[in-house]
Amino acid sequence: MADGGAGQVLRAGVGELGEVEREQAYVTRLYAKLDAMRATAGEHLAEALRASGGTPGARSERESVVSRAREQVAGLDAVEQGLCFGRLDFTDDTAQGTGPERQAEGPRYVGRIGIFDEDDDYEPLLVDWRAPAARAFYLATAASPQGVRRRRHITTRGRTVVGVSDEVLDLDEADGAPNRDGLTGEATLLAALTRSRTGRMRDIVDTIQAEQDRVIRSDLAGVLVVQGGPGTGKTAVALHRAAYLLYTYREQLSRQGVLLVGPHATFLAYIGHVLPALAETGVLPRTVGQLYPGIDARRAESAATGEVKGSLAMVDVVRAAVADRQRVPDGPVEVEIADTHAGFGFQRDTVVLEPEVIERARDRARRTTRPHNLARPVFVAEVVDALGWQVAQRLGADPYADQALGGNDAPGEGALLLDEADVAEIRRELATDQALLAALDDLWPVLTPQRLLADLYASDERMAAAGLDADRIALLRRPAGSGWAPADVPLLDEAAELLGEDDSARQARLERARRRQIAYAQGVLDITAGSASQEFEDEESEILEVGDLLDASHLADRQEYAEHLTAAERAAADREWTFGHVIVDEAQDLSPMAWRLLMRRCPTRSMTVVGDVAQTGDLSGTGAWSDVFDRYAADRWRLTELRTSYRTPAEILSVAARLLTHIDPSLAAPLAVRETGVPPAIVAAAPDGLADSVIETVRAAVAEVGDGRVGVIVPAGSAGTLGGTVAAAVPGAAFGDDPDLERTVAVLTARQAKGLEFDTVVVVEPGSIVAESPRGHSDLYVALTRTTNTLTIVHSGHLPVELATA
Ligand SMILES: Nc1ncnc2c1ncn2[C@@H]1O[C@H](COP(=O)(O)OP(=O)(O)OP(=O)(O)O)[C@@H](O)[C@H]1O
Repeated sequence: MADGGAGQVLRAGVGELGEVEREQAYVTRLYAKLDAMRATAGEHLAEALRASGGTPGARSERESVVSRAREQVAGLDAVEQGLCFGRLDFTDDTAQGTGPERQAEGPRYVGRIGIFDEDDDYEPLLVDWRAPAARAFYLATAASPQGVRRRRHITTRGRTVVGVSDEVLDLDEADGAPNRDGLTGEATLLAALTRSRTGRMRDIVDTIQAEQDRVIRSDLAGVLVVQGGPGTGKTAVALHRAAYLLYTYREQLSRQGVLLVGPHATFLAYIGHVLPALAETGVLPRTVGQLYPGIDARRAESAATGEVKGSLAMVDVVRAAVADRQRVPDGPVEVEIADTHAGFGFQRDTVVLEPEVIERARDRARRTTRPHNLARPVFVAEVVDALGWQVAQRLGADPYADQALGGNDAPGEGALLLDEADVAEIRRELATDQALLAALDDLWPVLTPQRLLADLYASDERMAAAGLDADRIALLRRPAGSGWAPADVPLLDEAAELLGEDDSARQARLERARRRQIAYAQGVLDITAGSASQEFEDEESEILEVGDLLDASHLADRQEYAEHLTAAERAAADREWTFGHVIVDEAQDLSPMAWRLLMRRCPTRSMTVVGDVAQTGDLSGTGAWSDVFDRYAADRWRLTELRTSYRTPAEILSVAARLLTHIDPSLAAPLAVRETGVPPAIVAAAPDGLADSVIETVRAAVAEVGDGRVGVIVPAGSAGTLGGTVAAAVPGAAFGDDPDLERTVAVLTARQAKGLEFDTVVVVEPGSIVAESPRGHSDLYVALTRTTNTLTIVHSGHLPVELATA
């Protein structure tokens, strides 16, 4: 392990036992407090669960008490590992008070949560890492010590202190050179960076670096864009920022929720443990393909198709596709209406939908500017109104209207024998006539976004009517029912905005759900009644049963309240939910249409966006952040950069930097925090020997990696075959759409590997990775930078020139 310059590394060896023991005593005290807090929280939860429902107000109160208690119990469980990881000792200058009673501030311990001593005036025993009082732990340097004399990292295993590592920031006391590269807690940091990977990302709460801390604690308002090369900690920072914001703006954000958008499901699984370990649950993780409730869009499609779907031109296409479903027939349409109008004597009759009538009704409905489905009743009412007259005139025309019948009657008067009420009745009947409604459905159907889009893709004619040219039609064409690709989701969302939800359908759904709940509750009552009668068969039951106390509808109410949902959970089911904050990772790959969707979900524009424009793989992704944010956040976005790569060793980054020059010469390569002395290895396989070389290389990597992880990154075109080959030779190797990263070996494409990391990486046929896509150099750049340690390149085909001299 590297020594941290001015920092001394103390381990539980003979000489240092005293320090470790002293810290152990303190840490033991903290865990005792944690246990007590857990017990209290557990009692609160049990008490809240026991409380009965009462009035709706009381139930709602109980619901939130239960949910708070549950969260508290989960939060306290989550901080078990690494509860306390740091300590700050201050110089005498920071002593408190004046005069003789002036007291030097005692050590301040930093950890995952705040713990107070209620027996001692709520003195802080442990400061939450997110509290302002903990900030010096991350920011203090020898040049700017902020009153800190010594920073100590405390390493624990379970509840046992296994080591302490000190940095002395007071230069008068320090006996060595200042810490190199301005790293904070360098020894602990390097230990974390060189630890074997597990297939799951870990939190970095004990080793956050100063440049990262500034990002994490940046203001909530506006869009913060963090540009950074591979391994600079963007994902780590984004997750810790989520935890920081939820802590600092708890009230606001727990109500509105925080959305976290990641590139793919494997990535979300990879980072899935970080926030829970930071005791935060209020974040909704989603891929773009999961942003439309009820759909998990994963269908693979060509890059070119994704590019078409991702472009903003689709806004007009979707709008035109909706307008195209509001049809005016070319000529009159006859509709045979049913025989429900017996009262008026027209058992079977035909009405005629005249194009002019339909056009007028359509224009009226459009002028309401309501979404399509909500404007439909206006359209129907207009048509029915016109048809009402049509029918009334035919039914009630006075056959003698042209003759004077004597008395007051004059020719031409009273042409209609039916009065207003009769006409209204005719309209009412027409409005429920199934044949007529079916005909109107054809002209102005109630549409779901799914149906609109599926119908559009399935018909060249519709696509042409929506303004698409032949090339784009060829890329989008597919039969209905083929499933959804991630790029469809922003289009479905766009369509949903234009179509609107027919509220009557929603109400009917809610009513159905409510009936189901009551039926379920009735089932529960029946079962309890059944089991009660068996249990107490012989007793003349004087015992009150659930059913005596509650009827099904009340039980359903309680059920509803008991199923309390967090903001994140409610948001997951609600397409129109707007979040308090949105975090986007690997943001460079989002299309303009995806950004449009996200902006709708975040009207306040409180966002954290992390990514690297050099890693953009999707054709509709972004090459410059201003292209996205000038449009949506004008003067409310700010750009910051992370420059240090914590993941990838210098030897590998220097090779990757050659690709970066090709991708965008204006981008600076990140600076590696460490060297391994091992440059990338290149294995040239015989033209027909690629698979054998890959197997051999992977086996060697497995033998070397110990309990770490090996990533094999292959061209997308041969992912299936190479994945199968490797899995056959190395049993348990993961491959396919959703590989399990906890396996020792995972075979992935460069796109799948985005955001991930492995102890050892084998990149296969880099020339093909480059050739597969117009953004192939970026894909290869991603592939090369996934390793925390060693890299081997295996090829039988052409080697890209940037690697030829590696
Ligand atoms: N301050 C830190 N302390 C310990 N580990 C760190 C720190 N910063 C980053 N790391 C580690 O470095 C690795 C890379 O971090 P991360 O995945 O967040 O980088 P990234 O910028 O998102 O990379 P990429 O662009 O390649 O997706 C992770 O293992 C992360 O835990």
